[in-house]
Amino acid sequence: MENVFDYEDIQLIPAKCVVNSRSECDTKISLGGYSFKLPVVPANMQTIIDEKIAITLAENGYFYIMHRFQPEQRIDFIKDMKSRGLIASISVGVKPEEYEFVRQATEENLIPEFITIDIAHGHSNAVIEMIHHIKEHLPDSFVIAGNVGTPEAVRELENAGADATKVGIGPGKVCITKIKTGFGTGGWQLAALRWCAKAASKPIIADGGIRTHGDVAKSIRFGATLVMIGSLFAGHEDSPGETFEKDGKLYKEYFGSASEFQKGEKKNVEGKKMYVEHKGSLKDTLVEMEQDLQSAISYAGGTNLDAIKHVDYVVVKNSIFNGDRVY
Ligand SMILES: NC(=O)C1=CN([C@@H]2O[C@H](COP(=O)(O)OP(=O)(O)OC[C@H]3O[C@@H](n4cnc5c(N)ncnc54)[C@H](OP(=O)(O)O)[C@@H]3O)[C@@H](O)[C@H]2O)C=CC1
Ligand SMILES: Nc1nc2c(ncn2[C@@H]2O[C@H](COP(=O)(O)O)[C@@H](O)[C@H]2O)c(=O)[nH]1
Repeated sequence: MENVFDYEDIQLIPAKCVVNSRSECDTKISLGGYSFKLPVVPANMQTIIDEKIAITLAENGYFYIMHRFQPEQRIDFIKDMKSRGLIASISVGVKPEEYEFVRQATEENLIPEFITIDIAHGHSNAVIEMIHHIKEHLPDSFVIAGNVGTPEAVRELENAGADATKVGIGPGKVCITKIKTGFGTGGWQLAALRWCAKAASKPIIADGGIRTHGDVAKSIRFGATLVMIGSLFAGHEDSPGETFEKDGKLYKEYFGSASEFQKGEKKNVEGKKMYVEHKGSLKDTLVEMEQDLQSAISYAGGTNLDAIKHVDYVVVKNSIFNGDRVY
């Protein structure tokens, strides 16, 4: 394939500014008939989101996707969000008990506004059958399906009824799929996103590999409606991962959903655990992200995210950090 590149290989080219202040720039997106403050969603992983964070995000106008690793709590989670008048956005897998869960939600009239089908290799009949099952029983739920890494997969999941697809096989910080299997979009996630977005007729979520706030703007440029972020969100004081102290410094744990820490066994492990530096609150990072994105919109010469979609760019192979890898 030609033109293979990743986030750090790209710089977007500024266009003439049309605002007097960055505060005039609007970072909102719309998805599934709802409007959200930012084109960003924290990863549906156990060290990234819990019920408390989901409530805070929903109350403050941000999109969220709850993880699927406490299946016994999912019905109560939907009830709780509904009782607060908040959007319910949950994840499911594809195993037989997940079919039963969807039936139960239907019977109890607990209709999540968003359902994300979250498996490693989303271009599969297992996902297509789950899309059909959800659309049959919960036709009003907006279905996000993934993960995939090719245009064929995007088209097939969209044709099966997915309302959005999630792109990214292996670019994640705690991912070892690329090493253990040799497959994935790791190292060329941004080019894979572009490839997939050209085939898409519905929104695409770019998942994995976001290392800086500028990568959000780059994802928008190459076709994402929003981005899913894990590692950049893992170190907050309110992140669910355990806090750990070493040599007087605080860290938070961040582990993969396919790691042995998540699975409780060493079977088909495709994720690892790492420690990220402890930092302030998620709220502060989201505010900073909004400001950075407002600035990006101003550099794009517009007043909203659409402006970023059309800017020119250059490929500066591995050089945007000028040899400085610290960011
Ligand atoms: N975005 C990414 O790059 C990746 C993300 N992950 C994350 O890890 C978590 C666990 O994922 P996953 O293992 O799919 O979830 P599950 O363990 O729930 O597996 C889902 C089902 O798909 C089957 N399955 C899993 N991988 C494959 C494959 N490569 N080929 C055929 N069947 C497969 C499993 O069977 P069996 O286990 O028997 O094969 C199981 O029946 C998810 O949250 C996922 O998002 C994991 C890897 C890559
Ligand atoms: N290959 C694996 N990928 C994983 C695993 N757990 C999560 N993920 C993916 O990573 C992103 C987050 O990426 P980041 O670069 O922002 O940290 C997440 O949304 C999943 O798609 C795993 O165990 N293996």
